[in-house]
Amino acid sequence: MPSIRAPGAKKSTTLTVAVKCRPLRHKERGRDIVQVIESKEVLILDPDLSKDYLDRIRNRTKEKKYCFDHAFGPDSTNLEVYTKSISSIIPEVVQGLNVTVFAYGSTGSGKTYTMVGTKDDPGLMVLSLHTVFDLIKMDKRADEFEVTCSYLEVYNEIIYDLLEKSSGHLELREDPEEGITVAGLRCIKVHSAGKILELLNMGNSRRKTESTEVNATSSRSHAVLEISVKRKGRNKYPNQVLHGKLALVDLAGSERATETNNAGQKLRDGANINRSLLALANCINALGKQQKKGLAYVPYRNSKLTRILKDGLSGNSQTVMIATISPADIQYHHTVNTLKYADRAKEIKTHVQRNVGVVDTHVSDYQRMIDSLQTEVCQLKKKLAEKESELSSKPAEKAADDELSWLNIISHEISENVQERINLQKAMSELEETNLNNRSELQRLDDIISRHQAVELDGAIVKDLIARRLVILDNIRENDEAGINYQKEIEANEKQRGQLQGMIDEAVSRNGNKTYLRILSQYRLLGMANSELQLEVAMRDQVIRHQREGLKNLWNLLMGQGLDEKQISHLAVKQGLRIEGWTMTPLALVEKQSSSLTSSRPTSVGPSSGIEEPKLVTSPSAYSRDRSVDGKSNMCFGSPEKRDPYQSFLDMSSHASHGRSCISTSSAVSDLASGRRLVYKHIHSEMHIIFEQCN
Ligand SMILES: Nc1ncnc2c1ncn2[C@@H]1O[C@H](COP(=O)(O)OP(=O)(O)OP(=O)(O)O)[C@@H](O)[C@H]1O
Repeated sequence: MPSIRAPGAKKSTTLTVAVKCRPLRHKERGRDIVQVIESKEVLILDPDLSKDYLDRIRNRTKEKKYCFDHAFGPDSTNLEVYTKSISSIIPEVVQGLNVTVFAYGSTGSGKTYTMVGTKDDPGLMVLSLHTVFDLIKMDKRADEFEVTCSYLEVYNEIIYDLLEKSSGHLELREDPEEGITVAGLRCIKVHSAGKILELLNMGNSRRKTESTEVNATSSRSHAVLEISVKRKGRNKYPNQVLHGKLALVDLAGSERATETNNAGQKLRDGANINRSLLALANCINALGKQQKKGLAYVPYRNSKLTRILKDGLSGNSQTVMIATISPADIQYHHTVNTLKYADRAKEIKTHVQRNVGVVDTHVSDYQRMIDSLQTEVCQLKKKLAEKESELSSKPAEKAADDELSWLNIISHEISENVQERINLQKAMSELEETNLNNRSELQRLDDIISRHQAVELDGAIVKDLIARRLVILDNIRENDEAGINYQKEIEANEKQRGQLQGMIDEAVSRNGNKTYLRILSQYRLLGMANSELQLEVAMRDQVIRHQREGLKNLWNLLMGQGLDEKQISHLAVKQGLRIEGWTMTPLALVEKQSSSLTSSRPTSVGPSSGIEEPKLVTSPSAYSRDRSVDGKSNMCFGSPEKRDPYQSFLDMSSHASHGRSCISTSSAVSDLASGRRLVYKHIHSEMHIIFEQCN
């Protein structure tokens, strides 16, 4: 039986922002300029002591004051930070919700100390893991739990698995159902907090750290520890799985090259760290602005870090930002900078929704298939690398080795180039979509303005609408500018692709030997893996986006027509559909209600009938209804009083069972699976050629 899923309740919530000031260190001979007032306010004094009383009352000092959800002074322990700002949301993870905690601050401000901690003062990672396992212990009798753990780092814009001894480069994948995932990342099953802490320590020992002028063990990478908790009822709802995730993020510190005296590789690390943090700061800015300006574009795609943190910043996650600061006067600019972003982050809204899965969904089967294929591709790549290093250890092949390593570099650059192009093109299309929505809102506003101008006497509504119009025009202009920049990046990317291709062509024309054939095959394999990725992303995005749109429209139609849950269930059963996420089974409902339904066919619907407004407001139709100033519904399916809701549903579902289905996922999955098989076949034949050539 095809199935549809009822929309789960979404709760909007703002980011919780806490500030933690570390103690002044002995070697910092400066002055303490940070004061925490009543556990909420942070006062930063002017570092210039020569400013006198007069300067202060004339507002000529650089003194600044901010207010946050929580503020902790130098005497506060990690346990205090945990208890007051995080402990209340950690239990949500065991109930199928996502939680993200990240530490943000300049280098040496105490991020790692806060997240990881010490033996005497365990950090937030350690404390939250203990809570998760304590909660699982309490509910173990009634429910089954599966806990897995992954730990990654983003170093120089490359993702590494910290739970792998010698991890290769990992790629990000965008899954319309799961959000951003990392292909090939190890997820280890764990049964206790102790085991995770063991993995955490192992991962931390592999993390890239360096001694800088500012911090002796400065983290050079951004680290993300993710704990996934799947919960299945033993007796009640055995088909339902709640899937909560806890992401704990320790960012690398921002720094200025002039302050750290770094050069060479260290300088490059710093530039990449700053690039990611700048991208994060830009996203925080845009998201803060979005609360006031509506459809502003958020440039998540500008770094791997922001793509990984996307859900935590605006999606389905309850998020806590811990801004860490140093009390030293010489850190004044860094401190104010951190607090400025933390202040903006207070505006950010996320939309939390319980992740409820069904054990036998087709999509999850499909997801597993992709995951195992991705792992297989990673393993094959690893085998190839091993084989090549075996070959390169033979002295007779020294000349070939040089060529080999040259081509390895080229292969890697090609892979990066293709990834970047996919990313840029997706960014462009997201920008275009945002602007398309902006333009259609503009058009609607223009219509409403002209209608109101004709009838309104004092013009107050028109004034508001015109102000909104200006904001949208502003958004469009900013997005267009961003689009021009992306276009330039695409051109640069294409130029680089041409250069790489030219280098390969030249090498091939000079060498017709066996080594080159082998290496070229390897390059082709990489190319195939990339096209597979492209195809996968494009197909999954497109099919699932259509499905989602269709479903949203369907829900809007049904609920907007005034049907209640029972009536929808009844009709769904008649059409041979199963609705996931509702507690009453449709069959039981039909039996219970078959007689009453015929007589309870609604004669009047809409607000007066006491039927709740639908919660989904994301489709354009619902959006326009939500915002229409004249109070009339703008739904594209017609007004409730004009159409028979039963007939509408029957029309819709019969449309769904013909043509392009917007209800059943099975046809999309089979589309996807056949595309997938095709690619898989190609990869197999490609591998065959490679091994033949190798032997
Ligand atoms: N609350 C605290 N109590 C005592 N010492 C602290 C505290 N916070 C930080 N420190 C000390 O300050 C130093 C820098 O802290 P830490 O390494 O956590 O900074 P960071 O922000 O992670 O730096 P980077 O970004 O360079 O990795 C360390 O020696 C740490 O032990």
